[in-house]
Amino acid sequence: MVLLHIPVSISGIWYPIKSEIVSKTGSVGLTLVLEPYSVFEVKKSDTPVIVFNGIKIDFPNVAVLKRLGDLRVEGEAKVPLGYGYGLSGSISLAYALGASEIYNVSERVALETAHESEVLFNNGLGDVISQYYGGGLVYRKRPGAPGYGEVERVEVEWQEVYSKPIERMSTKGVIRQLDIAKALIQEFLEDRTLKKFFEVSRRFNEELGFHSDYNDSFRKKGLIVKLGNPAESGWISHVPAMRGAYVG
Ligand SMILES: Nc1ncnc2c1ncn2[C@@H]1O[C@H](COP(=O)(O)OP(=O)(O)OP(=O)(O)O)[C@@H](O)[C@H]1O
Ligand SMILES: CC(C)(CO)[C@@H](O)C(=O)[O-]
Repeated sequence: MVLLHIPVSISGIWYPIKSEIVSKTGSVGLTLVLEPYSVFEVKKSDTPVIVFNGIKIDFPNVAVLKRLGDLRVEGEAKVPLGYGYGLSGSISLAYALGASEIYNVSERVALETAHESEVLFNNGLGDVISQYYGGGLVYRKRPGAPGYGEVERVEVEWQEVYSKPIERMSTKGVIRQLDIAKALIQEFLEDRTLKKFFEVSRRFNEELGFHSDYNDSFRKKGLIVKLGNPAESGWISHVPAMRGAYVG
């Protein structure tokens, strides 16, 4: 059995970039890579099985991941699947890193396969690479799988970050190429603070049609992310995940 820890990934801004090569397809953007880590147990199996928070799920990415060998992946997360925490990326990464340990698949091939499974099923473009490297707030400057894409950690003075899941939604609907994304990323790069990240992410997500009523916050797909302590209870507290996905 292999044990893995994988951080959550919440993008604030993304700009999808397509290539004929799936490993080079992805997005550039700004992403929060945060604790709590999800914990996965991976073991050999006769057929691929994914169990998430105690429930066996139908996970489409398995059609691609099974190339790496048949595995049973059991994950426990403190946040729900399908809201925008990048958990499909986490499951795919757990499968891939597990296959690398258990079946000796090269890590590079495993990581590419995890990313490809996300791209081909419209479940993510930048989560696998963000979760693999970790780093709190990251600027994804070149799209693609680890090995193709490029990630830069942005050092910011950290303040409290909270999130609240609102509703489950498909990722496909938020995979849109808006030119304003590139201008907003540039605006952030000229003023690299957490406050500015929240401001540009709010403007980007409003362009996509997602609004948040809270101060210093934005809505990413089915969840709200907020800077600073919320007035009421029921929010999840996050700290930066400085370590990327790891075995153990
Ligand atoms: N009970 C379930 N709840 C949510 N998703 C489920 C469930 N069972 C299977 N799935 C599948 O899991 C995948 C979830 O991927 P999705 O990209 O929506 O989630 P996420 O990674 O948490 O969010 P995001 O990619 O926006 O950050 C989808 O392919 C969905 O069909
Ligand atoms: C598409 C996406 C916003 C889904 O979480 C993410 O994968 C990203 O930033 O490319």
